Amino acid sequence: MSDPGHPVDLSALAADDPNPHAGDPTVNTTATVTTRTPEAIQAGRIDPVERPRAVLGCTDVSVYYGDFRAVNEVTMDIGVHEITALIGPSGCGKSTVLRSLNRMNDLIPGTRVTGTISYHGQDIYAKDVDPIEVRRRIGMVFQKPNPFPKSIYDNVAYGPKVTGMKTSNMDDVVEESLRGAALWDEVKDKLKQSAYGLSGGQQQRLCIARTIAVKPEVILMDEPCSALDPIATARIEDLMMELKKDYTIVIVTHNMQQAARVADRTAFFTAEAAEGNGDRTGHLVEFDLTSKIFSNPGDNRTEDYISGRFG
Ligand SMILES: Nc1ncnc2c1ncn2[C@@H]1O[C@H](COP(=O)(O)OP(=O)(O)OP(=O)(O)O)[C@@H](O)[C@H]1O
Repeated sequence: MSDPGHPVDLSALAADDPNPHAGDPTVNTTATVTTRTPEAIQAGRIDPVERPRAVLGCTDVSVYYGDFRAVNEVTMDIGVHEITALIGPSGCGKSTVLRSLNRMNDLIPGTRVTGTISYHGQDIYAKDVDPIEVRRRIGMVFQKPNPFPKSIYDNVAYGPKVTGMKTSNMDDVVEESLRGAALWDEVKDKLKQSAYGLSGGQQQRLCIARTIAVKPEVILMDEPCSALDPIATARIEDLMMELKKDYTIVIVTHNMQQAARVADRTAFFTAEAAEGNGDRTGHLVEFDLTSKIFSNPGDNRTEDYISGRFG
């Protein structure tokens, strides 16, 4: 748990410097294309040319709900200004992993994370890290659009207000965020109207505007299109491609075409019965460039899943 008396100053990590630890030999700043194991790195099986610069790194991350280990020893890195897709059959732990990346799991009683998740080399679960600051820098968009029962304007202004963001002109922040979410032209004449009057796709873009209003560096998206029709889905996918110029995105999706269309890298998870009690524990099977995962996966389980033979 955090100690609000001694929060680590995460703001010292400049958002426009994706990797302030680059060159620091004491900090692991490299990310990998395949699942990273010390053996693989030592054996040179990971091509350094293909390594992204990591903004988030997971090392041996397991997540428990009470005594149940939902996800076992995930090691992967999230490349800056990339879209990383987490795919796999239901229950393999995609959302669990996603929520652990910004400590959203803290809000579920009994959840425990072991291993290390680092943001710019800093352990986000360290005792003195403020989870609120973690969630400001690593924002989240949920499956179902969930605007507040407020006006369009107030939905976007809410985050900057409650986080005490210093801003000389809130109107500018609202406009910039709505433009960033490709929604401005559709709502500029009705900013004071209820967000509930928007279509589902517009509401989801409003939620994206609300997320970017507090100027995060990373956006986590948990099946952001599953409640939307194909046209609204296409708009969100176009928006993601725009957003990745300024943000790093991690998306959970059941839609493999979507992963293939938008993601630079894809992580395939599965859940297998653990020895002993038979609990199905999720784990990372393969993490690679999306083109490789979909054309020449390294593991039969990935191939079976993407070809529809399983899952
Ligand atoms: N709040 C919770 N409390 C207890 N167990 C949970 C909780 N949330 C998820 N689980 C369990 O953890 C495992 C992983 O669930 P999770 O939702 O992360 O998987 P997922 O791959 O995202 O699934 P889906 O694709 O169906 O959304 C499952 O066995 C699930 O039942």
